[in-house]
Amino acid sequence: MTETRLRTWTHAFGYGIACLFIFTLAMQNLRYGFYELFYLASGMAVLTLAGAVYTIICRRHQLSAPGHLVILSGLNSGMLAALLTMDAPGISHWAMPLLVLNLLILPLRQGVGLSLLLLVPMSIILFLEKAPADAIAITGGLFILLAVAALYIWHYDHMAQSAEDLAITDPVTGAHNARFLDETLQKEISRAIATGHCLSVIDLSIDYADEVADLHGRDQVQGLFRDMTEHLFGVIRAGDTLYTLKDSEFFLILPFTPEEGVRVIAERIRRTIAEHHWPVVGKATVSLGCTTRGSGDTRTDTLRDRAHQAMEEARRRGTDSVWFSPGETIET
Ligand SMILES: Nc1nc2c(ncn2[C@@H]2O[C@H](COP(=O)(O)OP(=O)(O)OP(=O)(O)O)[C@@H](O)[C@H]2O)c(=O)[nH]1
Repeated sequence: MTETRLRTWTHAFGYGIACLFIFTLAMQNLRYGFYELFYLASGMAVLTLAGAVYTIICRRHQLSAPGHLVILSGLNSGMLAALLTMDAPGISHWAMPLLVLNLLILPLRQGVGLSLLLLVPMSIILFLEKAPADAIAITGGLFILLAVAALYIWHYDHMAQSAEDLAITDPVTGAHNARFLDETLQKEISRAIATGHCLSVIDLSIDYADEVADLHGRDQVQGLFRDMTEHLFGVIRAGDTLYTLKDSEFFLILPFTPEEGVRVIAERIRRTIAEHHWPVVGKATVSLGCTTRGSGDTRTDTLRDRAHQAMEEARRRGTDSVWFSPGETIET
């Protein structure tokens, strides 16, 4: 299940339960003749229902739907207005579902901010109107509920972020993995087509990696991959991205980089790696295949294959070298 779909279900469920709860409150107040509370609860039930409908309408944009803030601000303001104008015992407890709804539906900071905007004036009203012991018990309970819910949401967000990072990161080098490469490259190709900017890529392979592994062992080679990743991150500029492929191969996406640029950076990478002293193995060299997107290149595999073939050509030409393969240009 995608994050967007999960959020849609959670939001719709949250609004649904809140609507049912508030509607029941409204009916009870109608039954006992508390008409002010009945109108308040009915208004809140309508707003929560509107929230559920809005969730379903905007199901494709759940992660950034701005209407939730408007709906929840309405609910919170209604609650505060009721506290200020009505003299109804127990109404402060209505804030509980509202706090949970704020944190469940809004991004953490917005949820906490909106909840505090409700809780702080509410605490002042309670301290002015009620006995100190009662006011402390109610506000204390509400603040504890807010803190626990906020902690839980923070923990969930943190876990979700860690899981996402793990899914796109190579466990050995810490660079992005091949799975994420295709996703990013496709986005960069679409961006280059839309803006007309140059896009270049580099396929980089460590020369004689198998021989190095036989000589020093698999663990030492993995150490070399890690050191080389760190080195590459130090050479490339912000906006470039680095990926670890299988078999001691790396891949670089260089947005806004023309043919002359990719030749410069590839040669710089080759030279700095050859000149560097690597722990355990001492010297290491790499072969680099580069290419720039031509107007006919719209697919990731075209660019990846061409860069890979260019890398093999560099290797055939004696390793420790760079080979550039031009992109295909379609005349319009
Ligand atoms: N994507 C990318 N391109 C680079 C990088 N370094 C150099 N280039 C390309 O090579 C060209 C010449 O780079 P340099 O020789 O460093 O000259 P420069 O004038 O300092 O380049 P700028 O970084 O554009 O200021 C740049 O305009 C880029 O197109 C890099 O780290 N990443």
